Amino acid sequence: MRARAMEAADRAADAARKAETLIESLPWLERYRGATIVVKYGGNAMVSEALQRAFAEDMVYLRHVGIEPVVVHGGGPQIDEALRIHGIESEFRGGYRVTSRAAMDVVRMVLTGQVARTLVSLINRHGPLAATLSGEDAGLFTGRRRGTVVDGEDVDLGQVGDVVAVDPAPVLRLLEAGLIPVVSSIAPDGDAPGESLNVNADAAAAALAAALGAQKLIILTDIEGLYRDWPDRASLISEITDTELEALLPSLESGMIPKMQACLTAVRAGVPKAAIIDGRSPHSILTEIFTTAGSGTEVVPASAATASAPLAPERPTSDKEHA
Ligand SMILES: Nc1ncnc2c1ncn2[C@@H]1O[C@H](COP(=O)(O)OP(=O)(O)O)[C@@H](O)[C@H]1O
Ligand SMILES: CC(=O)N[C@@H](CCC(=O)OP(=O)(O)O)C(=O)O
Repeated sequence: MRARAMEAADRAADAARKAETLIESLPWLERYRGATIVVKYGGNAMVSEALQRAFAEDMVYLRHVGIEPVVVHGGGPQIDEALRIHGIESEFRGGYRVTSRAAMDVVRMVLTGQVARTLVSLINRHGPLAATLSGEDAGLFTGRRRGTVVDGEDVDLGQVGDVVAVDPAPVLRLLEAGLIPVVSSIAPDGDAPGESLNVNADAAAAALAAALGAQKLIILTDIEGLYRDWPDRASLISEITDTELEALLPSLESGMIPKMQACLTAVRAGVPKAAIIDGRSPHSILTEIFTTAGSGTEVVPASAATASAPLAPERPTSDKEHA
């Protein structure tokens, strides 16, 4: 009898916790209803089918609560594997893949023909909701070749580019049709007709978020967020302003360079928040969007760091860095 009473009490406590979580999302639902959120899904966060399915569920969830998600996907590990199979060597310099013409064909094939298609079909298991778009389609992106500087030396990256112009019209047409656009980070070279450029997917997501006037950019990766003391990992930054981030950028390493540069670019272009979150935990996007504590590192404009939000509660500032 006593045991049964305890079971009932446990069930009631569990139901109360679930209701609390749901009601915690109310101010965030109010804030983001009708908003565009650009989600960059990194190749390292796609490592299992279960994670990919959870990601697809999150996109469908956002769509059904009245948010307009736009996916920009990566595929670094998937490109590595395809290049290995084709016997093409590839190396990263300053966080960017040195891309020969032969490698470019493989990059395009993997991103548009493999990764984008997989994501679209996972989302479409829930209904006819997603459609692919490459930066080469309908004038979406215009690219320009870029190099990089490593240890003070100029490095030629080959067919690697920046997005220098975005025509958001093809994305807006998909959104107006109620669809979830899944965008591949390839851009036509604006200076060399017929040439394609490999664009880092974080950078492509930032350029698109800015052009769409997105309310938020979320970047899913394979780490909890930005550590101030890499590689010791004692101090995970939960919130950082654009000015603080700009000062930190020169000390960052490898893949974090384009990622944090992308957050800075987006926030400086008017996107109110850009977050790096751990794509290895299923549904971390929902925790990031719909809870007050969030889940990774959030970049905000310095002017907004102290201002209070109109509808939703701010993240706790006392917990700015948690060990
Ligand atoms: N300060 C830092 N904080 C967190 N991760 C860092 C930092 N500096 C470098 N990294 C590395 O950057 C990686 C994320 O970049 P990357 O591998 O390019 O991700 P993705 O494939 O998601 O684009 C992390 O797994 C980590 O190894
Ligand atoms: C120029 C450059 O480095 N392009 C990236 C594009 C894919 C990408 O960014 O994928 P992740 O987000 O999974 O890293 C690459 O070739 O790997």
